[in-house]
Amino acid sequence: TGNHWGYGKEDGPYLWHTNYPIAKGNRQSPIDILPHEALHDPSLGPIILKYDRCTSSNITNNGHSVVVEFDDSDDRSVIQGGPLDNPYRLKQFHFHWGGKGCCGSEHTVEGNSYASELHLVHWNGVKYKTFGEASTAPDGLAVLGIFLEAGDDHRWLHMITDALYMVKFKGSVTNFKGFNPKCLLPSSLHYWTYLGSLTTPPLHESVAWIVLKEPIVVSEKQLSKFRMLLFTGEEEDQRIRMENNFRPPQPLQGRKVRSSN
Ligand SMILES: COc1ccc(C[C@H]2SC(=S)NC2=O)c(OC)c1
Ligand SMILES: [Zn+2]
Repeated sequence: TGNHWGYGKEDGPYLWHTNYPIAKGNRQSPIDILPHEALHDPSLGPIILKYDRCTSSNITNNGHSVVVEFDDSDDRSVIQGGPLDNPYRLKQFHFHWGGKGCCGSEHTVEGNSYASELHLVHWNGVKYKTFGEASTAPDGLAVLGIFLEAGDDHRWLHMITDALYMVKFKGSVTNFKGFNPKCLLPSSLHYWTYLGSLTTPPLHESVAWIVLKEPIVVSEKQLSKFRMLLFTGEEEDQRIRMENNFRPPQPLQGRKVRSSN
């Protein structure tokens, strides 16, 4: 009904353009990253993450992903530096993942997918008054993308996976205070950066993408806990497992990807 969209056969990424024509725009995300074609730009400074005073509020299943939301009423937790002209406020983070053993990330690297991808979404609180306003502006958002690859247990991810049973159904939300996402960062903050979009409807072309080169390692067991989430609500009789909630790579349309180094 209406602008309903999803990741299934009937409502998936190949159909989004019918309700969201910008899906065929010229700065859509994700993309396939070709490291050897990325331009090393020495003027690109390091990414600076100031998450120490961050205040997570809750964790929720919005029917598309699992989202940890933050209090973004001031500049207490921001990303800055790199390609960004000013600090961008952390609003939420969420994940995209695949089925068992296959694909799952949104960005790919030389055609290769990772098991999952974490998106930390930030907005330009200096230029815009609200997230909504920033989300439609060409310099409104900055999303930090972190790849998750399958391997050993991640020592801190359990803080999230242990809470997932509380938000199994679409529309569920539970308290999730005091979580600092800096524990989910890899050791290196080297990155690729390019101008793109939200990767779900409304697909606004408002995102400065910063994709870290180094993945974090999480276990198959931890990934499997994401797959016990449901796309469907408690009241629905169909129970559809939440997995493969990723958009495939989109045409580069002449864009340049820059590399921090
Ligand atoms: C207009 O508001 C929106 C819409 C969709 C998302 C989530 C999408 S955008 C992305 S990147 N990955 C995702 O799954 C937002 O993220 C804060 C904000
Ligand atoms: Zn995302």
